[in-house]
Parts: sequence; structure tokens; C-alpha cells
Amino acid sequence: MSPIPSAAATSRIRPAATAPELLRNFCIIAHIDHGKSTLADRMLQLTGVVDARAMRAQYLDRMDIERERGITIKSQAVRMPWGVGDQAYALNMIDTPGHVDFTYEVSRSLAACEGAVLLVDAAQGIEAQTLANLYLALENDLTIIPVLNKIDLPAAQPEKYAEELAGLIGGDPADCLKVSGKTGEGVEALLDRIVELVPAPVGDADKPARAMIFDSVYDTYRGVVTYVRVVDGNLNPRERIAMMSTKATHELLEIGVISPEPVPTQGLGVGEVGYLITGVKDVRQSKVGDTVTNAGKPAADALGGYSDPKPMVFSGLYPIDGSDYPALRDALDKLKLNDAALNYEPETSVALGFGFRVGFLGLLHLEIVRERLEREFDLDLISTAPNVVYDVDLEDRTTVRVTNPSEFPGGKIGAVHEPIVKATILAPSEFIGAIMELCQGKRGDLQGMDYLSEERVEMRYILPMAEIVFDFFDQLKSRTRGYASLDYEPIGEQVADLVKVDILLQGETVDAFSAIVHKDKAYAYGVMMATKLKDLIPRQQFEVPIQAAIGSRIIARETIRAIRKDVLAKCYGGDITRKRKLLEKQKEGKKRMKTIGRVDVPQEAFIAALSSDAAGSKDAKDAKKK
Ligand SMILES: Nc1nc2c(ncn2[C@@H]2O[C@H](COP(=O)(O)OP(=O)(O)OP(=O)(O)O)[C@@H](O)[C@H]2O)c(=O)[nH]1
Repeated sequence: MSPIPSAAATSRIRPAATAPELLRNFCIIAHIDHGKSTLADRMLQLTGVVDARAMRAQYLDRMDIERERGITIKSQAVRMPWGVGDQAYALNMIDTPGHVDFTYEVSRSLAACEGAVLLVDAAQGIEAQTLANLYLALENDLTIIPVLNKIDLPAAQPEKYAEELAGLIGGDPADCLKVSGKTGEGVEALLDRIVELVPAPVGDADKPARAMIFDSVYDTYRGVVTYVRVVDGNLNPRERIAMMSTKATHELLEIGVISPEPVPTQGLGVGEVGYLITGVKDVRQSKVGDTVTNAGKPAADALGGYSDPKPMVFSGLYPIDGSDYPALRDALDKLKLNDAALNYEPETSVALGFGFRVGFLGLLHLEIVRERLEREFDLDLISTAPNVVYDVDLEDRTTVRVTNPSEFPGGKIGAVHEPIVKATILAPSEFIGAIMELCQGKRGDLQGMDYLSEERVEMRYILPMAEIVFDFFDQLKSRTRGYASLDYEPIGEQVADLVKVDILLQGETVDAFSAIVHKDKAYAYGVMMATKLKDLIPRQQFEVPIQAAIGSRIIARETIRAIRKDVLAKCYGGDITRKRKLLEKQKEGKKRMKTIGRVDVPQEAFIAALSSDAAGSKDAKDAKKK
């Protein structure tokens, strides 16, 4: 173990290089929590880009949420000087997010590099996202540098996992570098290895400029900051540039490199990675994956196509206080400036009032957006249970797309298509049985199983996405004592026997509770919701039936008994006819309320019924008290 040799490192620093042969563009890919951000921190320190005083943990994770949760959401690119022998090089490091929801960010970042450091925790070994990211890197023809991290941990088994890694990517286990992002051990050798192995970028400096946008972020003061990798030609300040997908032109107000804060430069040439500022105010005008060219001398072809990130999971977001609706709309508009993957449309719900149906990349994305709305914009929100997108064939041969279960068409319908994913689960082999049981219960179809080593197994399943988005990951973790890891990618759709279950309160459908579920699970869902609501809704002056129904067929029922108000309490003695009159009136009143179907449901009951976690049951108790 050696301390971080800051003095030694400083002596190796040379001025930034710009010639392509002196550039190395690389990224670090790893399973979540295997230590990418920590390793990036050490590299920043070792190359002298950030000095020890200014250093803070996870330097590149700039969002508060990123720091608190210890995860990377947005990609970051930093230029670092590094000398090998007498030669000065410039290394562009692109830190990428590790979570499945943000895979599209990873693949864009990979396209901007020639090499990838494949980082594996030496105490954990290969995990599901190690594989997923490795395959993405191989698809992009990147040179892979295998590295075992966290060798300072007492539980580290670098030799064992070096074998595993070599088995996976080929080569000699001895070529696997061993580092500790925490102590800095081995990081210097890794930087040397990057210079040695990662190919220099190639491109034609004389051609019209082509630069790929791999990230776009919104900055309150500067507008949109666009991160690019120049492939051909060069981009210079004050010239007009064009976005090739939209043909929109903008003036290049500023161009530069990040090291580690933005440093304006006189331009960016072949192979260089940096940022552009054009004064646009919306990230949608500077789309990730688009190609930037000179407006005056445009390139003929754009770089490899890109696809917009597609929302996979939808949920309704409603302000708890109805008067916050305009504030929620403004907040979503602002977030959208910085998150091109966010989609929303206004919707109204009988139960929850005015709100939005929002599309997300996955559950973590949903959680993060919700948390940012609550925290950065001070809003209190309710979100409805997340659901996936269904395509429903109608009798007239048209197909409707359903993003909100309450809009599921009634009457006679043809096939219902649901999205499916290819899931890869890595776990110690003792958990095979538990994982199979879980996946079968979730309508999974086992595709294959491989042993990575004697005690680690990789299982591949096709699963309906709807079964994954709910509590699959939590259940997987609890059944495998936290040892299993999961990665999944959407691979299309399948026809399934799905039905819409409605929940009726006194004969009226409560839209927020409708769900699309598999036929075999409809009854269980109906009973679960009816029982939950019975506990949550306070007794009324009249009897309230709670029913679960598929179309007009009732599949479950609970009843909230009426409280019989003692209308005679104030009648001391007196004549019986008066009493009778009062009782008659009460009966009529009850009848009227029944026909109007007015049930007093405290909003807290809706919130509690919609949340499936422990906090939900606490809300439930609070709601009942009120
Ligand atoms: N002991 C030890 N702990 C480390 C080392 N590197 C990282 N860690 C710890 O591992 C945890 C995860 O590290 P991060 O750097 O946040 O991991 P990451 O891969 O960037 O995570 P994401 O950004 O969420 O993908 C943190 O608690 C680090 O302190 C190391 O070399 N040794």
C-alpha cells in the first residue's frame, strides 16, 4: 500500500496536448458501487487536475442527489495531463453512470472513447452490470483494460477474480491490474497502461467538422452546456454550427475543455473531447447522440444514428395540495430542460385531481425525478403505482397504446402486447433455486444458465417488464441475502393474457386504482386492494361497498359498515311520531347519499393505498385517525 504520491505526480505533468496521437479517450465502466467515481477522484488528484485541498469525494458527481445516494446519474468528461517518459499526453476521462436506467448515457459515452477501463470490485467479482457494460464496450470496438479495484479491503480476492475476468475477456490473469481507488495504490500504473494500450483517436482534420454530442446539461446561468467529441475537422469559437438532426444553427459562444472546471480554448480538433455553449435554453435542442457540424461547410453524413431514450415506466404525479398544480407544471418544465428522457402530459383523476402522466426510463429515474421535484421545487407529491406501456389490438384492427391503466379499452378487444426484457442475474450458485422460484412466479422464461466459476452462476431470463418494475429487485435481493445482481434490457413485446382490474367505491370506478394485471393475478390484486381500502376509509353514514371488477364482472367485495347516527339523541321522551319522522328522514338521507354515491375518502387514504411500502402503512394509520 502506498500513499498518493502527489509530488511525484506533479513532476510528471506536462502541458495539455492537442495532436490526436497524444490524446487518449477512455471511460471507466463497472457495476454499480464498484468504485468508478472514487477511482476517477484519485486520477484527478494524481494528474494534478484537482489539488488535495480542493478535493472532495466524488468530485465529478455534481448533483446533490448523486452525492447523497453515492450514484452517478449524468456522465462527466474531464481532461487530465499525464506524462510517460518525456512525452506529454492528454487523457480524456468520461465517468459514466452504472445503473440500468441510465444505460443510454453509458452507450453514448462509450461511443466517444477508444478504450474502457473495466473495473471490478476485488471483493465482489463480476456482477450483472459488469457484463452488460462490457458487452456495450465490445460492441463499440473499445480496447478493454481489466482492473480489479478495492484491493485494500481485507475481503479482497484479487487473484481469484483476476482468473474470472481473464476467463471472461480472454488473456492472462497477470495482465489484470490491481488498484485501490481509496488509497491510490496502482492508479499511476493504470494511467501508464491507458497511454500504452488505448489507441489514439483517428480522424480527418481537413474534412468539415463532425462532433458527436454525448451529453447535454442545463446550467441556470449559462444555458445548455453540450459535451462533444470531435471526430473530423475542428470547431472554433464564434463560428456558426448546425445540429445535423434538426438542421438548427447556433453561434458557438464558447468552446473549451473541462479540467476539472470549464476552461475556454481556441477550439477543439480531431479526437478532442470538450464542451460547447451556444446560448440554447433547452437540452432538447442539443440532443444526445446528434452530430454537430459547421453551418457554413456542413458535413455530408451524420455520425452513427441515435435514438431518443424511450420511456419505459409511467406513473401519475399529483400535487397533494391541488393549488400546487401550476407550480408542478413549472417544475417539470424546468427539469425537462436538463433531462431529455423526461416526458409528461397533463391528466386528471377523479380521485387525485389535476396532475401529470410522466414517462420514465425506469424506477430509479422515477424516484430521482420525484425526489428532485420535492426537494428542488418544494412540492409535496403523490405518485400512482408505476406501470409499463401496453399495445392493445382492437376489433377494427387498429391498435391503441395505453400508458394509463384507466384508459385500457373496454368491450371486446383482440390481443394485448406487453413489453418484455432480457434479464441477466448473477448470483452464488446456492441461490439458483430461490431465483428460479421468484422468476417463475413473475412469469419468467429461463433462457440459459452458465457457471462463471465454481460458485458463481449467470442466469438468463425473459421476463415481462411489468413484473420487473414493481418489487422484483427488492425480492431478488432479499431472497439471495443481497448477493444477486440484476441487469436487464428491453427486447420487444409479447402477447399476454392481461386484464384491467377496476376498483369501485359505491359503484364508481376510482381511476387511480385501476391496474393492468395478468389474468391469474387479477383476483389477488382485487382482494388486496379491497381489503386495504376497507382498512383505510373511515366509516360513513351509510354502507360503502368496495368492489374489484374485470369489466362488469365483480371479482372481490368488501363492505364498510355504516355508522348509525343517533338522531334520537336530542329527543327526550316526547311523542313517538316525532321520533319516527326523524328516523324516516335519516333513512331518506342515507338513500340519497347512496344514490349520489358520495363517499368521504380522505386523501391520505388514497396516498396510503397507492404506496406499498412500510411508510404506506404508517400513512394508512394516520389516515384512519383522521
Ligand atoms: N475500501 C475501498 N472502498 C472503496 C474503494 N473504491 C471505492 N470504494 C467505496 O465503494 C463505494 C462505491 O464507490 P463509488 O466510487 O461511489 O462507486 P461507483 O462505481 O462510482 O458508483 P456509481 O456511480 O453509483 O455507479 C463507496 O463507499 C467508496 O467509498 C477502494 O478502493 N477501497
